[in-house]
Order: sequence, then structure tokens, then C-alpha cells
Amino acid sequence: MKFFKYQGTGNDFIMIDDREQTFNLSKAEIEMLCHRRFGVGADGLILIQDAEGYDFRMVYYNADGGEGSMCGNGGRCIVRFAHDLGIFDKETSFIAVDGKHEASVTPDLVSLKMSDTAAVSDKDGLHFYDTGSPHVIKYIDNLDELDVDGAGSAIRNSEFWKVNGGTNVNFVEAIDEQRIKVRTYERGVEAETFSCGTGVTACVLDRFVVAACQSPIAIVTKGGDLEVSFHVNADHSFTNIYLIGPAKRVFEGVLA
Ligand SMILES: N[C@H](CCC[C@H](N)C(=O)O)C(=O)O
Repeated sequence: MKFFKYQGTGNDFIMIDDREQTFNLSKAEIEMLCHRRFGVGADGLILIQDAEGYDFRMVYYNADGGEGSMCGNGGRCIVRFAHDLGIFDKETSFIAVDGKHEASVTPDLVSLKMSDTAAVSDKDGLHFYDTGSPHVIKYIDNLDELDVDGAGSAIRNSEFWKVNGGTNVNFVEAIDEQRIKVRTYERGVEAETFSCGTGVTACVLDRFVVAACQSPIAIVTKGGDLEVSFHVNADHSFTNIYLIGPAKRVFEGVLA
């Protein structure tokens, strides 16, 4: 089976053209392929499939082989993949687990419209957003020095989240009014990744909530820079959310 490897700000994915719907790997096999010693190595595996009424469908598996909720960076990567396959020219619309997405590309960037997001809620003492995937936010001084795997897994595996489906955990440090630094512990990878698209989106929305910061806001991640723009509604929900950043093909190969 042929595969491609894509990355968006260091969040990396095995990408498979499944428009013929022949993909039939088990959860354990997907986990092995994503393993950085036994497989290709990736934070997730993504299938592109045909979908009636859309340019394509995105099917996303986390590195543990389980089907995940929405992945923002994976969404940007599959848009680049669809463009590389010649499925669209400048603008596209596709369907993912959290509904319809629109996107556009330039040679360097992919702009992805994210799902509308409800107003902030409080979950176990932390600000929570569902931006397509569940995210909590914690502000940290000296973010570079934080043990993200330790601090993230403590929250992710807490009594509260054990019985509430789990969450991704974002650690945020404000650089100034319009810029933040973010590190994310990802559910399903069960470790820090270099960047998380739905995660940085949640962090940007929270900057509006806690500090009235205005759209757009730039994000520095371990894997590079992203930008999120948004609109706030009277009921404090968010619409017209766009995640913008690079997404690139790294290599292609054939699975043994
Ligand atoms: N890396 C992804 C998030 C994946 C969410 C996944 N870890 C889950 O909660 O199922 C992103 O760029 O948005």
C-alpha cells in the first residue's frame, strides 16, 4: 500500500489515498505504523475518501490507532494532500468527523475554517473548549521549562477526565497582546506533540476570554508558527474561525 508523509508545524501524519476504499488495517496495525521505532512514525494516520456533496472526506486516527475527533493540523495537511492530488485548485470543502470544513491554499499556507465553538465552560477548574476536539487551557510562566508530558498526563488521566472521555491539555504563555506560545499534551498520542491545531485554536479563543485580545492572534509552537482569526458572537460563542499555517509533503513510500 502506498502512503505519503505530511507535516504541519511538526504535527506529522501518514496520509493514504483511500478513494477506492480498500484500506483495512486494524487498530493495532495503525498504532504500529505510527510508532517511531517499529513503523513510519507519526502523530496520526489520515485517509482521504470520496464523499458525496464534498471534494473529499477526512478520516483521522490518533497514533494509538483509535479514530480521533477533529485534527486541525491534520485538516490542513489533508487539504494540501488533496491539492497535490489535483482534487481542487484554490478552494475546497470537505467533510470530517465534526462536520463540514472549507479551506484555501497558497503555495506556502493552508487556511482551514474550523467548527463553530461554544462559549467557554469550566471543567474541573480549567477553561474548556470543544474546537472539534476537547481542550483545556492552563497558563504557565517559563513554558520552555515545563515537563509537558508529566503535567499534561496528570490532568488528562485525572479522576475527572477518566470518566469524561479524556481531553487534550494546552499550556500557554502570553508573549504580548497578539502573540502566544503554546505546548500541547495530546490525547491519543499520550505525549507532547510539536503543535496541535485544534489546541492552539482553543488557546486563541481563551485569550479573548481572559484578556480581551482581538483577532487575529499568532501562535508560536515547537514546530513553527500558526495564526488563528475568529469572530465573537453576542452569546460569547465563536464563528468564522480560521487556522492558518504551513502544511507540507515530506516523502512518499510503500508499506511492506
Ligand atoms: N493534533 C490535532 C488534535 C488531535 C486531537 C486528538 N488528539 C484527539 O483528541 O482525539 C490537531 O492538530 O488539532
